[in-house]
Amino acid sequence: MTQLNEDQLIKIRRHLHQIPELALQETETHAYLMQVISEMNQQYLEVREFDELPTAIMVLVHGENPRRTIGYRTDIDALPVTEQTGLSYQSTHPGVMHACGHDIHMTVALGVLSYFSEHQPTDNLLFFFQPAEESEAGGKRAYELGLFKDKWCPDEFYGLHDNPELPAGAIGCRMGTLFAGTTEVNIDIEGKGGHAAFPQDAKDAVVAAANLIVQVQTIISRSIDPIDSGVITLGKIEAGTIRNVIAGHARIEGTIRGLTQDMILLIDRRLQEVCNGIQASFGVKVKLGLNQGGYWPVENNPELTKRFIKYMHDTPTVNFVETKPAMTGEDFGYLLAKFPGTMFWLGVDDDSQLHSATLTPNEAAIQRGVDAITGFLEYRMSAKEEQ
Ligand SMILES: CC(=O)N[C@@H](CCC[C@H](N)C(=O)O)C(=O)O
Repeated sequence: MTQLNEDQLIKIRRHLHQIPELALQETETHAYLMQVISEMNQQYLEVREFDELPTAIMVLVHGENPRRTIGYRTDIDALPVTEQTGLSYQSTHPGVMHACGHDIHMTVALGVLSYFSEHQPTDNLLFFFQPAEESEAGGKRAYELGLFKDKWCPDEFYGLHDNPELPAGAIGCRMGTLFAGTTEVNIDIEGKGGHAAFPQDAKDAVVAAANLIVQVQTIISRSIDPIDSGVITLGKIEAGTIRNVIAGHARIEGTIRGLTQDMILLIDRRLQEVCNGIQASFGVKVKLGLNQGGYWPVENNPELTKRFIKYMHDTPTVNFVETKPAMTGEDFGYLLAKFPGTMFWLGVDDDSQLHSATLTPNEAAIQRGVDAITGFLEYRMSAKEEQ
């Protein structure tokens, strides 16, 4: 196969869109990615799979005269969302959808890889197809499992996320913090179930949960400097079985976001205090689980990002947009704490938000993304560029 063209890329993206899989279960996606990669020119490629992280793939493109290894990461997992786009190529996996656009991310990575499979780069290029971005911290796992060893270790790392608010194909970026750090929140409230008619003999977990949820809303409004930013979203609650039985247990799941690690720790602490208060005032047990995993704030490296922005800004075919920090999380933040690099947005121009059941990225973004990224990588490896 020669370099993948736009029609082929769109076909690939639609196939990936039809087979979304949750974190660490991306077996069909893995097999399809391997098939597409195996059909590329293998002359410069070395492909690696991992027993310890079976859905991950790394592809090293051997450079002609390498001075460094430049990493490029794409995530490959999907979300537990039931698709409602009505597209002819919508998800064939019930209850699972590429509602965060990782199908676009993978396709762009394949497009860039296919270009360099035909045009040998000067430096080494390392493509990392990473499982488990939405949960389970695949980036951190990969690092801790020692996947980035020897020639598989990038000197610098790049990765993108699609952005429905930007025009299709636009590249968005900023110096400093691009994305928030997050902490996953799990709260179990253990009360005492009973008959609906005799609340005095029970410890109602639903009433305790309702009060907890309301009190949590005061953390951001009353404990955080209004000039700073933080978010707490409690996205899931489960309690009870039937209307006339008082629930003895409630479970709440959510996520905390902050642009700095200090902010996340402050919100973590206040949440623990609210849980302690609910425990005391309702006579229930409240168990709070906080797990940051690898979702550290995404901090762009100053030098590399300055260079990246300069290229995107100065290239007439690229629509560059300087963006604000976003409260989305990304486990690429962990990898950027280990390897210098840059994360950026790729515009996909859609009215639906990320994580919505109707997300329909504009596919024109794919080829424009491939062109912008291959152009940047060529520039980064060129003699013209300041070393
Ligand atoms: C880009 C994006 O949407 N990322 C996810 C990352 C999830 C982090 C973690 N599992 C959490 O829920 O806090 C996001 O929700 O921002």
